[in-house]
Amino acid sequence: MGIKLYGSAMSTAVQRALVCLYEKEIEFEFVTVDMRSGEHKKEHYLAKNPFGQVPALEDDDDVTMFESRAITQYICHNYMDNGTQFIFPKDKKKMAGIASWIEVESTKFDPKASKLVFELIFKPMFGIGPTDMGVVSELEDELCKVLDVYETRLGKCNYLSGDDFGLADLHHLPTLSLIMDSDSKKIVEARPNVSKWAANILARPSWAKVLALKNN
Ligand SMILES: N[C@@H](CCC(=O)N[C@@H](CS)C(=O)NCC(=O)O)C(=O)O
Repeated sequence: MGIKLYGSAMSTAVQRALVCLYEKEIEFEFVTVDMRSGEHKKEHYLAKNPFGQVPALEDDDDVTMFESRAITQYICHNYMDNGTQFIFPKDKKKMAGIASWIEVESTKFDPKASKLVFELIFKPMFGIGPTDMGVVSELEDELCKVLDVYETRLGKCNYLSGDDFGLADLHHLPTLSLIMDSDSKKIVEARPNVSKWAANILARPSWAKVLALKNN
């Protein structure tokens, strides 16, 4: 049966899992979940993700899981020999950096970045309401504090967890890409090291494949 990824290519969380599968050069089936009709809240999908959110992943008949960052880590641990190497079990220094920066993306960058792209892009796109520029400005200020730390870090190495493109960098791609398509890109462009890093990771062929699927 192989790997099946369930979701919508519009979803940033699904894109995180997709870009990982492409980096790992793993064959998989992408099963579209029709979120507009509420398929993600129906019983058959809730059996895959009890929170009624995308993505969910199945691997053969015996693995069903959810949460995009858990999915990427599962893929990297269980398909170590495919594509880009993201896990280095014998190198404790590398593993320490990888674990720390994965947490930074999830707990410090993403909560602000996701709210920012919701205000700037998804609110008007889905007719939820106009962008609140006061909220945007507050979120930009909070994100700047995180990006200041990134600026220092990326002055010492090319990627967040070290010299190689890593899972922490990959996890940023979906929301970072949307920020770079908005006026808020100025907070990235104001920081030369962050700006270079953003351009570098957004140029990965794996990310181009995600955008092609999204725009299909
Ligand atoms: N922490 C979850 C977040 C998943 C998530 O929020 N998915 C959104 C799409 S980006 C969703 O399914 N929204 C529909 C809903 O919550 O009802 C992950 O990373 O997988």
